[in-house]
Amino acid sequence: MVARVAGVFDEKLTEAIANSKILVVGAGGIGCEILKNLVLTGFPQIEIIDLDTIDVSNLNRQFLFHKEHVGKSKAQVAKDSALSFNPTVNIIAHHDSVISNDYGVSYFKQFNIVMNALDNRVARNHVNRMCLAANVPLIETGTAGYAGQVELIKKGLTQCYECQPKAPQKSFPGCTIRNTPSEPIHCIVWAKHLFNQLFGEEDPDQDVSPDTADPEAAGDAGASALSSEGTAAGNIERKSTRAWASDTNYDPEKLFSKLFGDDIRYLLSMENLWKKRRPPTPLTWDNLPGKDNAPTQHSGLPDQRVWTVHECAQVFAASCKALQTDLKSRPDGDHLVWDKDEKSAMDFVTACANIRAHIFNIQLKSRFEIKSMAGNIIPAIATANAIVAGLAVIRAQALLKGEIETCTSVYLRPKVNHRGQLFVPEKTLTAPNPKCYVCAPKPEVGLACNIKQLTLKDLNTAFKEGLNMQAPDATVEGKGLVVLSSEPGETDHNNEKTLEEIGLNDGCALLVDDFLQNYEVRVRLQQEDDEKSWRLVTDTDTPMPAPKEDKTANGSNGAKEPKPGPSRSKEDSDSDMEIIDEDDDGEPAPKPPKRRRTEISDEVVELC
Ligand SMILES: Nc1ncnc2c1ncn2[C@@H]1O[C@H](COP(=O)(O)OP(=O)(O)OP(=O)(O)O)[C@@H](O)[C@H]1O
Ligand SMILES: [Zn+2]
Repeated sequence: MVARVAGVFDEKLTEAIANSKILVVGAGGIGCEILKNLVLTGFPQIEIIDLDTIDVSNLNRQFLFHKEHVGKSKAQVAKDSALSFNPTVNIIAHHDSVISNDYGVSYFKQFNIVMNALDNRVARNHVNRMCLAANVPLIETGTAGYAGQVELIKKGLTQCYECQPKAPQKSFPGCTIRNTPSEPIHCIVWAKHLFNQLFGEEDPDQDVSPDTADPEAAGDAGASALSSEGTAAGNIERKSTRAWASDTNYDPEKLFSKLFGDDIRYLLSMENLWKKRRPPTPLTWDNLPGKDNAPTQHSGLPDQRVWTVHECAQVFAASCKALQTDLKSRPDGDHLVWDKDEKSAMDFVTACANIRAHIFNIQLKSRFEIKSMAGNIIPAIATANAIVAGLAVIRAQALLKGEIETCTSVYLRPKVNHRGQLFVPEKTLTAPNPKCYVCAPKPEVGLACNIKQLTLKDLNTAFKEGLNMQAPDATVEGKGLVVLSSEPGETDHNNEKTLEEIGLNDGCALLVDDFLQNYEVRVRLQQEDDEKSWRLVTDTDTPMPAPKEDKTANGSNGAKEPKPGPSRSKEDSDSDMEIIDEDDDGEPAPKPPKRRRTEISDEVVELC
């Protein structure tokens, strides 16, 4: 079945393929396609890594997996299925995270090419650094809906994955979410926060109650409410939503009355908010719109029908109970994690988002639409994955033939451009950014913070979340003094001390390295009295806000800034992919917001 037929490829390529060893990172939508292509093209030695197991939702596009494989290791099943096309290939499967210590620089060095088929920035950043350290070419791939891209990353020759600052996640001011939603997404974000408040990991930044600190509510508006219930922070002092819900035994009717009745009436008391807006309408459990209506006829799938408010309330009640039971079945202190593929979790968010949307006169959405927005999902398109995987393997072949200069980035456009192109290749390789704090010969970055307030623990977070390090160690440049150690216990006693207290000051340079990533960067501290947290400052770009969270699959993740010039890619929303600009306008990316905002989701739209 293998296409290793004499005469298909020239002798040089046939030989290069026969002697090659390839690492595929990720066995999802693109990874499965890449593996299939490699095997059918006669690549003899392949390793594949994936940390995940197969989910039912993967089966519509990850064709190496079938129903009977659900729950099994993606890497292992991908290997077994691919071997059925060509049993002579030597495939090694790792059911593991590529970020594990087991895959160090020497591991990466054994491959001729690494091919990324990931869905999150953290892992992409990590593989980028490993390939730079090992000096192995990396073919980076991604899709978002009908768009996609394939990009070569080669130390010293091309841009690395981190050469350009990443666009921030789409975010909204907290007061829009809590007080004045105007779009369905605002209600969906609120509903996800509510899920966390009631059943998930409680996060004070995800408060769902009215925000009396909203600058717009200032003045006389809501004065009575503020004086009677406000705190110094401006928020209403109440029992935590979780504690209150628990006291009511998660009684759906009581929860409903508070969230969709009392809280809305409270918002109405903040009159300033409604001077130029249509005010919300509180709901009562016994008198819900749609109660007496027969469900509307709908020809599509059940998930595509928009529920009435009454139906939403029924689903709200049922999902509250189911989630409460789930929570109760867990050890004390444990919490649920929101997952779009968990029925009750998704039902809860759909119902709450729609009830709130009705209250604020916002269009209601189907469960299907809300799932896509709440999961920050751009639907994965099997054909886009297949095209990108095909292009990636073509690039791999060119690399093996020594034609590296032809391996320019290629963009798959969602529709043909005015030149009639669906695939838009770059004309030349894009040179590295000499100021890149990852791949520059002497990487350097600024860290703006208030040295009098930032603690050593915060600094560690800045290195991990801002610089994407796994296990940072830091010394003071020139003095060799260890400030932060990745060895447990070595510097932990200083965790709560401020940088000033441990002797660091404005302009001080730290050498920060991550042994695991073989990566070292010089970090200059910049005193900023007003900085509440920290942010990275590079020589070439606007300051990057501290990411709040950069998570998992499809999530928080790593889109790149659009590059100048026509037909360049544009950052996607919640995940992490570079998306082709629809109209070739090469517009500059929006500046990252300065104020603290609410992330759309913990799952940034990543190129998958
Ligand atoms: N650190 C990592 N190490 C190894 N594999 C990873 C790592 N991070 C992500 N992956 C894998 O990368 C793959 C990306 O594939 P894809 O984008 O199709 O996502 P998916 O999880 O299969 O689908 P979906 O997110 O739509 O449910 C996933 O199989 C995921 O498990
Ligand atoms: Zn770089």
